[in-house]
Amino acid sequence: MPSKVSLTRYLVEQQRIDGHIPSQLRLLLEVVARACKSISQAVNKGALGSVMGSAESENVQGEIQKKLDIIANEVLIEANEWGGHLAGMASEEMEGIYVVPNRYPQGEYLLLFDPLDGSSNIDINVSIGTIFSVLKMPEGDRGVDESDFLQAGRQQVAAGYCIYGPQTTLVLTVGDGVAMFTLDREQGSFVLIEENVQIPEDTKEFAINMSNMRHWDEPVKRYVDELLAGKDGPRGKDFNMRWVAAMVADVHRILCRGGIFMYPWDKREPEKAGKLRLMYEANPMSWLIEQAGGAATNGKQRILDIQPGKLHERVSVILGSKNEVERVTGYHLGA
Ligand SMILES: O=P(O)(O)OC[C@H]1O[C@](O)(COP(=O)(O)O)[C@@H](O)[C@@H]1O
Ligand SMILES: [Mg+2]
Ligand SMILES: [Mg+2]
Repeated sequence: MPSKVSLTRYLVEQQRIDGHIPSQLRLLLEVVARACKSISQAVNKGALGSVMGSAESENVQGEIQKKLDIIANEVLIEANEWGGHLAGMASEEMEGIYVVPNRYPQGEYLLLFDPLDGSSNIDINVSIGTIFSVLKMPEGDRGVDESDFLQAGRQQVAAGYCIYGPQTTLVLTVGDGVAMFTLDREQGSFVLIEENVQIPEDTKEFAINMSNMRHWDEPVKRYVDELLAGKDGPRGKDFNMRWVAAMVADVHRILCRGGIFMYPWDKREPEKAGKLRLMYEANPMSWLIEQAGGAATNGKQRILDIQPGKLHERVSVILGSKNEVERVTGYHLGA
């Protein structure tokens, strides 16, 4: 490809070469990218744009919403309801699904998103992002309802995220590898910076919130204890730790240089499967990671094979460099 390839050009090329990106899906992804550009602008303004701090409201998960959570949600809904050719949307910030009113162009896709991931980083000027997943309406279905969204992650037709960090970078898969695009603010478009992203199978870097150690289950404790023992322990090498507290940033680092990320089930709220949400956090990230040669499980099974029972379902997440993910999963399965 020529040196400066925009997202639009990349998608058109993919459509021509592989024929597997239908025009409606291409347009939908461009609308999501445009919405991310607006969110990026709001993020960049920070205190100058009155976007910092908490709103006086809670979302469906019982979490206090930040102003930017709400702004990002509205930007994504508004952009996609008239331009996205969608049947419906679902978001971390909305209890029920959003059915696209029929005065707007209708389509066969469903869009799910975490509008602002890493909310606790907003006010301290650290990386945050938007995570999204695209599904297709089940065949022959008339009228969208919540059950249409309850599809396993392996049925996604596109997935990605946009990270708002030192650069704004959109990372995307349509099932044919992972591509990264950085926002060129002068040109106003996302420009391809890497194609066929691959994660090394081995790593010396792990990401987990260590303050929860006393609440972990035995297999996770065993695995992390072995990492901490370094070159004198059973692994025979030293490991380094990173935790940005925004899944989007921790996963981005792993896609850039490998590593393992874990937010496992723990004993604080044993009835909850985990902290992270399956449909708009774990599924899109797991597909990206698999597409880059990594692996993603909940400790016992592949995340993309989990049949969701509800929209805001939570899940235990272990993802990243293949050999490490297989090792922790093996510990859960009694290896
Ligand atoms: O506060 P903790 O326990 O470190 O949790 C951090 C995790 O929570 C999250 O911020 C949850 O995402 P939201 O900000 O969208 O609620 C993840 O991105 C991150 O991995
Ligand atoms: Mg999140
Ligand atoms: Mg969020």
